Amino acid sequence: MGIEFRDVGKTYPDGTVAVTGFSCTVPSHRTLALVGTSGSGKTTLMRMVNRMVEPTTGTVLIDDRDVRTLDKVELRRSIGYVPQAGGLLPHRRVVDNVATVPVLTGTPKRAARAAALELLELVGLDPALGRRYPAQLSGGQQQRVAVARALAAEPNVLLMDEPFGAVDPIVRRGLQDQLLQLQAELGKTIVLVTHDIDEAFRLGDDVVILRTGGIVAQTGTPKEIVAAPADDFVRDFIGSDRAERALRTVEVDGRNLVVDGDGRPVGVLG
Ligand SMILES: Nc1ncnc2c1ncn2[C@@H]1O[C@H](COP(=O)(O)OP(=O)(O)OP(=O)(O)O)[C@@H](O)[C@H]1O
Repeated sequence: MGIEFRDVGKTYPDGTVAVTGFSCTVPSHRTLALVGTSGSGKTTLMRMVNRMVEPTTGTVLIDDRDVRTLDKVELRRSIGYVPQAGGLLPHRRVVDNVATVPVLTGTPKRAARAAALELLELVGLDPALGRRYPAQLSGGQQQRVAVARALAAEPNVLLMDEPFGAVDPIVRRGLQDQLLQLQAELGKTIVLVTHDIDEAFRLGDDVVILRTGGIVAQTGTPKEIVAAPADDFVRDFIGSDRAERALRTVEVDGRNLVVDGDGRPVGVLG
């Protein structure tokens, strides 16, 4: 059960080879983070799951069913999708953005709106914000709305494409925490694309590091990858200084300060 990429490849019509012979399984209720440099085929791979991209070779299966045998529109509606930079509809109120898919699939408007307000709360927003338009929210709030919208159809599978890429590091951290909390509660099967290795290690149960051409440099849990980088590419990618970034404590004015390898303070102990 879960999502299986079985030897998939994608060559775009112009001849660009985005992915070659990629195989990987995402067990149900787990998060797979696809990470790599720009153009390494992350988005292409993720979009194969909801058939926004059709692979030129190989098969993608969800719960052992080949996605090609499933109706495209139904498949897309049944999978939560958080695009880069939210993708909210600017002329619809926040609540209606969240309720869009349930209304399309036949939920009465009132019920869909009521559920949407609950979802806003679930992602840490004041439901009163539901009356606003997306442009009247901060970037971080918009991303939370995008997550709420993706959850609205009660999908088992969530696809997230650089979901927190457009917000500043502190807001980003808050959104990551929220996602971890949500995931502990909801247990979705998640494929997340990011170019940020720290985000991949934080959110991914498993991480795939990709090179150009969608070639796997290494797959493993964050611990496995940090403990034994497969080669210099991975070592560089995860930050060859990671080991030296190990935290230590120093005493300043009687308080124990936690600093990283460069002596930058990262927090205070107890
Ligand atoms: N529709 C398309 N037609 C032709 N080439 C494409 C198309 N979409 C993507 N590509 C190419 O396929 C390769 C992989 O693209 P993809 O968007 O999957 O990479 P990515 O790792 O998600 O990159 P980024 O981090 O920049 O979003 C790139 O070389 C890209 O230019």
